[in-house]
Amino acid sequence: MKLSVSGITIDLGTKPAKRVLDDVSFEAYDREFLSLLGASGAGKSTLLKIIAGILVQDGGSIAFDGRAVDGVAAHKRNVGYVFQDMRLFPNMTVEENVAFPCKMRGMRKDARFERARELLAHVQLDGFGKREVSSLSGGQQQRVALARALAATPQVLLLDEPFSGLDEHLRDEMRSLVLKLHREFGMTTIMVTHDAIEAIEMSDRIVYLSGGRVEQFGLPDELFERSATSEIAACFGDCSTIKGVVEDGVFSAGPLSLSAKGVAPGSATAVIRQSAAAVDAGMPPLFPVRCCVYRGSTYLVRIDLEGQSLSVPSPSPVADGALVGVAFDGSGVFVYAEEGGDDAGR
Ligand SMILES: Nc1ncnc2c1ncn2[C@@H]1O[C@H](COP(=O)(O)OP(=O)(O)OP(=O)(O)O)[C@@H](O)[C@H]1O
Repeated sequence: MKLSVSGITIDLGTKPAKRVLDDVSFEAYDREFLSLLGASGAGKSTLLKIIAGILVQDGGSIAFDGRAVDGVAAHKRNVGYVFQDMRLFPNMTVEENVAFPCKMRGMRKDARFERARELLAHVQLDGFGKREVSSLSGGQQQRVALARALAATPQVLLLDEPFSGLDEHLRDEMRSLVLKLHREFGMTTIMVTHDAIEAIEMSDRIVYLSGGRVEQFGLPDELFERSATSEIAACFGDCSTIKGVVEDGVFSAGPLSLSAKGVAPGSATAVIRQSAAAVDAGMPPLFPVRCCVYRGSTYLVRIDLEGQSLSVPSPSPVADGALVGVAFDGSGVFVYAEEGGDDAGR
């Protein structure tokens, strides 16, 4: 199912109302796995609810396979939805929860329980059907929520931060399970996440939302290697964000100078990934060390850049207050003009 989101705009709240989504457009192709990535408050969940029909937009349109569904009620859109807080029915057994969407569609009792058992097997919960939901662990409840979302054979699956309550080990398991089900069931899947690594690991493409607008829409490697804004470059973690000035294609902040070819002169922001910098005895010792911490396989040196902090890995410990040299690898250094942010250079 091709999903088209065209010019979606919505204001929420009163006194004053706030523009939560502003002219959001993108398309997910049939069977694509697409992530909506962005910081808290960017508008991701709001957009997911509009796609599901739980919330009605003020402007723009949602279309499935080219047909607008704006007037179609949520339960008639053939969309599966996994909520962040799962929203399982506590008064029903596991299989009653999973069978519920089929009941809503008028499926016979024996057929819908048969379907529920099949789905529970798919999410590795064979034999759990008669249990109370409250007797299950968080990870098991998340799988019940997933099975329930799949019950009515949706063509579009919407996942709102589906792994947020799980520990890292369970999260990995659930990611694999979701990708397996996405492929097996042949759905178009849209997942909300604020975890950039999760998004690049799982998605065919990523929509990055900021302040209710699409800042970048592309392949995972495009967002990682050619981030359109400093916010996107920084969202992958393990980086330093440094304010400075660009003049004649060079970014400076105290002793730090970086190539900023193509970036407009004036105030600018540099994002330097830790993987692109290293303490190097062969470089001029320009940078004062604020502190050095042990990180297992490496040390992490925090450099004081006139009040700003630059974090750089080091193969060996360095004394606080010492001056060190640093080598930079341009592939992980991004410079953006202060306004707009689309003047990225390296
Ligand atoms: N019913 C509402 N009334 C007023 N403001 C709202 C309403 N729902 C959401 N908002 C505001 O809209 C903005 C976007 O909210 P939304 O939940 O879509 O963000 P999000 O990107 O999913 O964030 P998170 O990752 O924290 O869930 C937030 O500033 C939120 O406070």
